[in-house]
Amino acid sequence: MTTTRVDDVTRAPSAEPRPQTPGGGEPGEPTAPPITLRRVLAPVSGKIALTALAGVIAAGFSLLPAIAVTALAEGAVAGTLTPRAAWLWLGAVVVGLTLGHLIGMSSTSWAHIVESAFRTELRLTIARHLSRLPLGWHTNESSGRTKVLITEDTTAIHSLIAHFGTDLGAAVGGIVLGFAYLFTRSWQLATVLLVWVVLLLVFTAAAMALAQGTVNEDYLEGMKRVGSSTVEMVDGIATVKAFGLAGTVFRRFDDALDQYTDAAYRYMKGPGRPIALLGALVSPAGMLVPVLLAGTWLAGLGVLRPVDLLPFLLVGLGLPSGLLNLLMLANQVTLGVEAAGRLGALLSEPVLAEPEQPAPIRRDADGGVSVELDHVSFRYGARDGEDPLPLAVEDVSLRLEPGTVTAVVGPSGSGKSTLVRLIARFWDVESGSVRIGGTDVREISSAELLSHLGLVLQEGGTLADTVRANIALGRPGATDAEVEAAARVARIHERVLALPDGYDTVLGSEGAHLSGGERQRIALARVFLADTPVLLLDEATAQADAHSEREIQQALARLAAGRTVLVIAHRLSTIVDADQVLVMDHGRLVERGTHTGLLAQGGLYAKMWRAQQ
Ligand SMILES: Nc1ncnc2c1ncn2[C@@H]1O[C@H](COP(=O)(O)OP(=O)(O)OP(=O)(O)O)[C@@H](O)[C@H]1O
Repeated sequence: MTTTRVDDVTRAPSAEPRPQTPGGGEPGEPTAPPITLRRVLAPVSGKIALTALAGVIAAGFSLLPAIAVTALAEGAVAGTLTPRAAWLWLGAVVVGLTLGHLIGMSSTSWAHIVESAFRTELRLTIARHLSRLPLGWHTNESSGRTKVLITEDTTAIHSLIAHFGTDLGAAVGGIVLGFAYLFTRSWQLATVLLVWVVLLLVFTAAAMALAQGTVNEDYLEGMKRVGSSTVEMVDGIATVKAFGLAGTVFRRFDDALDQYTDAAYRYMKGPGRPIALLGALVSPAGMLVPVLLAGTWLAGLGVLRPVDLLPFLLVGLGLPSGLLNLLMLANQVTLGVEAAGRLGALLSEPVLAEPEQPAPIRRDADGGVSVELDHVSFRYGARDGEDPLPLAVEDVSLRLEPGTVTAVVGPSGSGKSTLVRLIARFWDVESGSVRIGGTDVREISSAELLSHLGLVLQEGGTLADTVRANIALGRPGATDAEVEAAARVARIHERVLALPDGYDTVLGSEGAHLSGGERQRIALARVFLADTPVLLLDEATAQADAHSEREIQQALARLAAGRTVLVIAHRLSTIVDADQVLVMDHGRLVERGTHTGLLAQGGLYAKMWRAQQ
């Protein structure tokens, strides 16, 4: 079995891992050369060359039957054909046909084996890279785009490895060897044929260039617009309908389809015509006319024996269509180059720097783990060419003690979610440091860090799997009883039992749709089961109704014992008992204290509290 490692594709020349920012590398650091198709295919380029050679050899054998039939005909016409020679030439026909096919097929089959191993390794490389990217990258990136990369783009590269070499060798070999043979039979007719084909190609190219105009861009633009309006229609169908915008969106889809159809029609009338004409003229039927006309003319002049027309009919008619194959292969390369560009962009995304000698997270005497932020500032990465974004978190220092609940509140966009995500090292800070159990998160391995943190994010995050599997994600190998116990604490057990198959119900399947608040309670059960010393809850009760919110609060209160808990809260009534309330505004920590203390201060918290009463 052939195995091919494609890790090299991702390796930058510098051995040092690049420091992490959400928008890309640090300014001034050396950048790795762009990942091109050549680099992606480098591990298998030798094998592709071998298949191309096999294609040339197969083309040579495929020529043998025509040579043999011509020799047979010549012998028969001249009356010199002996039975032995006839059998030999017949044998050559069989050998040529058999070996031509066998070599071509074997080469393609072997290329498929090579490609399959390469694609598996490439997908693994992508998956490994995805797993090493910062969590923040995954929150920004659409899963649809990643899916296209892993499935469709690796498939575009499939054609290049599995078919390209053999097809290219066969096409080029067929044309070169075929013309070489024809030149040995009659250089005059071969020259006429060659000039005819070259003229056809030149005229087609000129006609296409004249008819081109903007039709190609319109065609591509139309295709893109149909794609984006389809996604818009399908993805946002609920919102679109709720706001009565279905007509507008369908109209956009309709317009895009019209533009696409119009461009396709103009393409067929414009550049499509010379291509169709070329296809007809270089087909074997189309080639019959120039071969017969020129052949009879040259025979009339006495420079061509009638028997010499035979190889032109057997070989010459099929040669130009090999050129069309070459055009299709060029298209495959274009698609492969685009796919490699997208894969390259993903594989160049800087990974989260892992410490060379990871430090452990220290627990206190009771097993608790503290969390500290020391003058932390952070900004999101701006897109290329744009001005840097303002700081999303600015000079924040705080300490979360084991056994306490800290609430983070503040207006929308004040930096609460960013703060929580920095603790889980979704991204690295711009300045300052985040310490868990006294150790900087950059010195802790990702696995160690995440095994100490229980995260419940705004989205809840359930997978299309059974309820049991969704909860057991918190602790793989947990028993059914442990899963149920966690669900009871998260106040979701009764609801799960009401599902069609209880804990075995696959979420998202028929009759198994949970509300936002219920999905968050599943996520909470997962965190309870994981039993981590630090809990980070981003609006964990935002989607719950008043009743379930109270239940979750009670559950949280039980869970908080001995743990370090940080909760982002929108409804201030839920956090009046918190040990510490932090108030964020424009990325800064502007107030801190207890609920009563902050109310007495009469600042932003007091204002928010009054607004909610
Ligand atoms: N991925 C991102 N890229 C760029 N800017 C971002 C990104 N995520 C958040 N921001 C910006 O960072 C700032 C802080 O956002 P954050 O989500 O932390 O606020 P928040 O207080 O949690 O808001 P909310 O209460 O509405 O959830 C905002 O100005 C926001 O627009």
